[in-house]
Amino acid sequence: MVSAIEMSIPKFIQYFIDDVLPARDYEQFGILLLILAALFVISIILAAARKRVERILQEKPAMDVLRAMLEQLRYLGLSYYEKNAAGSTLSLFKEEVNQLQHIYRRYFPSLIHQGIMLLISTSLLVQTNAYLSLIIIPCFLSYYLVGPYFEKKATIWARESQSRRTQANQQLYNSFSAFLELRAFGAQKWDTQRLIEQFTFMQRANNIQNWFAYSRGTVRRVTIGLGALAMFWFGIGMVQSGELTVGAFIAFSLLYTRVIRLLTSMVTLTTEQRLTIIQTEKLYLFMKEQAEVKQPTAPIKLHEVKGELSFYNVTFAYPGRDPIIEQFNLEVTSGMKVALVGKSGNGKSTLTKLIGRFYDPQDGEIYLDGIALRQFDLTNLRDHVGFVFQEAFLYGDTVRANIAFACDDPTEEQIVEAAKAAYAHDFIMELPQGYDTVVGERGIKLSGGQKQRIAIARLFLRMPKVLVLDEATSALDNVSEYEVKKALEALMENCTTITVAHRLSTVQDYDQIVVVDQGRNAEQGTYEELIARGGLFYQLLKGESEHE
Ligand SMILES: Nc1ncnc2c1ncn2[C@@H]1O[C@H](COP(=O)(O)OP(=O)(O)OP(=O)(O)O)[C@@H](O)[C@H]1O
Repeated sequence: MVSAIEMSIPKFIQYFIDDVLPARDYEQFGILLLILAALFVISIILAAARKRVERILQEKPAMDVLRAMLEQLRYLGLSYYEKNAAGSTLSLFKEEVNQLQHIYRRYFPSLIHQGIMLLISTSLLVQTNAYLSLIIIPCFLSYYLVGPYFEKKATIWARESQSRRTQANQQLYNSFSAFLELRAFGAQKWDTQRLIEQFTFMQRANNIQNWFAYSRGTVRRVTIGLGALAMFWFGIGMVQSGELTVGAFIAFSLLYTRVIRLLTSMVTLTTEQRLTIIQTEKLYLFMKEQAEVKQPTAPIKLHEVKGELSFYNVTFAYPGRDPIIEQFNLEVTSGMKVALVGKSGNGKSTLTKLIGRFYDPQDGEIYLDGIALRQFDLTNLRDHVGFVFQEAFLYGDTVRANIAFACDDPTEEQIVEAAKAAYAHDFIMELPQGYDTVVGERGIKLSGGQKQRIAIARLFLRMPKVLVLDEATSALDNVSEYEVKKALEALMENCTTITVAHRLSTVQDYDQIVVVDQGRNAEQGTYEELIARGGLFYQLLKGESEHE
């Protein structure tokens, strides 16, 4: 309706010039003005309603897309994070989603709107003068033949510039993350140089894209101009010979500009849309990607487990790599404390990822309480297995939120109890706002040991039956290590514990020590047994003391 009202204006002008003016019919003129004013008001109201509908149509799918992407990220799990740089995932959320939104925000509504306008205006144009309307055909054809070349180039370069922007952002992200190292090594100049090169590279693509976009605009303007020349040439001749009235000629010229603009703009839209759809390919592939680890069809949920773990002939390789874990066997009874030791790169951390089912072994099986991990409901399994990593991550939020985040609405008492158990309560109370102090990136910085104790407090809230510690204390100094160790010991009391240990001096109290060598369980026993055996463990220990 809005389109129809907009399009009727030239016909009103024609009627006014050809009928109302010669007859000097001022009453008619008044009525005409009233109708125009009414139509104008209606079109304003309708246009506002259109904007409202468009906004709803724009915002709702944007939320749906975001939600679907976040769910997909969760579904893909750790292997996706390990395979893809954080910067490229960020760009997926920003740029690719933007492209997708472009399709339904700009292209679909514009195509519908312009399509209707085109239909109405073309029929009015033909109705005004069919013969003169024929000039549209050569004008449109010449644009149709030349225009898309520039369209495509402009869009391809837009795509190139986008991919270069992603790379530049990625580099910027790396640069922020490595700030300390860059400073320490006096490499800031080197880094700035690399960043500037990357951004210049991006800018070059931008310039080329702008040039093609400008050329496209020029082709369009030339086409419209040539058509207008032809229209004046033939039109004025027809007015002189009386075949066309002055009003009809003016209406025609107004309609002509509309039609040719609409036609060229629709060519632009469809070409751009085709290329934009290609641009969203990465997003499409991301949404179609299959997770390495899938939820079983009939998942088993256990309210409580004993914490018995067994590895049976486990063989695992990261995608596209040689096996890291080979024929690994291990029995861990409930409450046992097992340390995994061995040279760097032999697969200790990988074993812990298999326990949390962040990856599935290609061969063999891992069982918890006699049930294969693959059969467990994923969330339920992770409720029973708790992790403490080398460095704890804290959200830019309050201490309270950082302790509570992995639990459903714990009470204040539970949070404080957990913090006390993790030897974190005292230092939390000394913070400016206690549990309400904002920590993490945008708040107060805590020491490595304090962060670890907050991470341990999280686990006290969940009380997992299997505890996996991946070098949880290796990044700490002696004092912090002592406090974190106390917290861990309290947590370990009722758990089966698997620890990846770097320093062999820390594993003396463990029930079993497993030497992981080239992905195999090469040697196993208590500290004393392994020393007495004089094998791999003994050599590792000797190597370590020689080092010291
Ligand atoms: N996500 C991954 N994708 C591909 N290869 C990986 C991945 N993670 C680790 N690796 C490789 O697997 C091997 C074993 O790594 P892992 O971290 O399990 O060893 P580790 O014994 O824990 O070593 P460290 O004591 O140094 O931590 C290494 O060669 C490593 O490069």
